[in-house]
Amino acid sequence: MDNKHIVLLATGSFNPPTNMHLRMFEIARDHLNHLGFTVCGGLISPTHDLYKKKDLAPSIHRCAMIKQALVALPWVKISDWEVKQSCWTTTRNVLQYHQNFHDIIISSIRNGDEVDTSLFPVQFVKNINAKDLNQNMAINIRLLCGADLLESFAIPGLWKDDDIEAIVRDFGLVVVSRSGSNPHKFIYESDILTKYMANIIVVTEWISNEISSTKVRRALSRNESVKFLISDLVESYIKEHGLFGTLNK
Ligand SMILES: Nc1ncnc2c1ncn2[C@@H]1O[C@H](COP(=O)(O)OP(=O)(O)OP(=O)(O)O)[C@@H](O)[C@H]1O
Ligand SMILES: O=C(O)c1ccc[n+]([C@@H]2O[C@H](COP(=O)([O-])O)[C@@H](O)[C@H]2O)c1
Repeated sequence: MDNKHIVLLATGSFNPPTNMHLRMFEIARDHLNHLGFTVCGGLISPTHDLYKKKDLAPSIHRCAMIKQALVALPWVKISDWEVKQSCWTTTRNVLQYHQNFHDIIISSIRNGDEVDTSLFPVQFVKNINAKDLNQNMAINIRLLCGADLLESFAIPGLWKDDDIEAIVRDFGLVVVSRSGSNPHKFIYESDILTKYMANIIVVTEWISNEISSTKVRRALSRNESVKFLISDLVESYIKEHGLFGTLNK
């Protein structure tokens, strides 16, 4: 199977989505294109409301904010599958669900079945032609993350070793460096990650910055400007719904 066609999937709280989340997709796609991959699209899968994280806004708002943010990044779409589950789901399961979904779409197209194109991840139709489908083309869902998420693999009790292994072995990672992180060193120090090093692509963010949702929430609650940190549409949504302590400010 050819695994050159990639859909990047990012999971996290997106509480709220920042411009850095969008940039993460852009620089990853750029880097992968240079390596000879075809990035067919991107997906954001916000984490479930039951994921234990301080000040997590309800997923109905996080999904709405992500949709507003993605107006500026039309090749990426939101997937609300994860938030619609009855409880929190592991990232391994999220990746597997989306991989299965794409496998079904590909085989339907190959069989000439009628397929609802509105379900397609993004640029799918544009980037895939019939010739590819006649060969052994496959879509490979890869986990896109910042280096802090990679480094969270080492937090005792947070991730199951089996899941980490399945994520790197069956899907692969695209890791964007983040201020204060050293993904290469982290990979070197982990036996599992070193074993599957070929499936991990590190993208260096040379224009590193400290933007995080935590800092954006803090600024909002203090009535400080968040312009150029999040999109104007996201900011309007937050203020309209009084999220993150903006009520009556
Ligand atoms: N500035 C950044 N540089 C690189 N990756 C980032 C950056 N901000 C977020 N990411 C990545 O985006 C994904 C989703 O991030 P998440 O929603 O946890 O944002 P966050 O800013 O880290 O949030 P919080 O501050 O609430 O913990 C994660 O993989 C995270 O590593
Ligand atoms: O699959 C796991 O075992 C697992 C363990 C810890 C965290 N995660 C996921 O990693 C993401 C972390 O998001 P955040 O905002 O806390 O950086 C979130 O989507 C979680 O569902 C997943």
